[in-house]
Amino acid sequence: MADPLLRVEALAKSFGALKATDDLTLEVADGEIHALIGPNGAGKTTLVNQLSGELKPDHGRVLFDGHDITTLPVHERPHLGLVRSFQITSIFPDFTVLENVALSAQSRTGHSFHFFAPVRRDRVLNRIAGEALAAVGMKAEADRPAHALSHGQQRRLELAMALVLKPRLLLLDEPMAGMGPDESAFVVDVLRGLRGEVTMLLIEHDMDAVFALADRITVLVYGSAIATGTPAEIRENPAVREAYLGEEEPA
Ligand SMILES: Nc1ncnc2c1ncn2[C@@H]1O[C@H](COP(=O)(O)OP(=O)(O)OP(=O)(O)O)[C@@H](O)[C@H]1O
Repeated sequence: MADPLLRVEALAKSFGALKATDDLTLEVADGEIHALIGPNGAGKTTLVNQLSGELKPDHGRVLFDGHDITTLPVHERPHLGLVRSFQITSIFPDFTVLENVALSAQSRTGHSFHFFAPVRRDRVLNRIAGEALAAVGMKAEADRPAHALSHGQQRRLELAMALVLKPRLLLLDEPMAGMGPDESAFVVDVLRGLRGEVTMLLIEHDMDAVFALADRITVLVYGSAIATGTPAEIRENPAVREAYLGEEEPA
């Protein structure tokens, strides 16, 4: 494999006696959609929290594009292209959908919210925001206040807010959670359309979505990776079947 975009090396994180991340090594190749699956409590979110910088590892390293970012502050990671989506807290509920995306686009340039008035009038930011909303099927909602959106629409708004940051690696923690089948299928299509353009690390419990999207899958159990491979390899892997997939075979 060429140099990976993301390399997690011997990462470890404990909560008391519980090893939530246990000597984990993982590589995400440039351009791939890499899914992370595993039973409840396997440590998926704990890993993403360490990649986004919200949680400090006890040991090990996180290398992004060859740079050691293990201790880099949260807010500096998006500037390198490492972006986490689906953080409801990042939405301003009283601002419109378009304004939220425009603000996110503006944050790329490093300006603060003191400049919000100009943002409303900034044609370039509004165009970029409008395109991102169209990409996630939310153009019709542009002028609605964010608080009026359904849960699924908020998640699509967050995806648009992440996309305008021009991520190189997008961390997606259960992007389809709380969505009905149609909306979920739509988001799968959106993510599939981004393949090759945006590298993704995807945590998702919807196995149909995972097997439809992923180029490679890593299976976490008790904080360790028990297997990494293509969907076909993972489907056939006896240890995976025993540990995780059980009777519920993906289509
Ligand atoms: N802040 C914390 N303090 C103590 N224990 C924690 C903390 N965060 C997570 N854990 C524990 O670490 C383990 C891994 O949790 P994590 O949320 O990362 O798993 P997960 O694979 O994302 O699970 P799920 O699929 O249910 O979301 C669990 O046993 C959880 O209870």
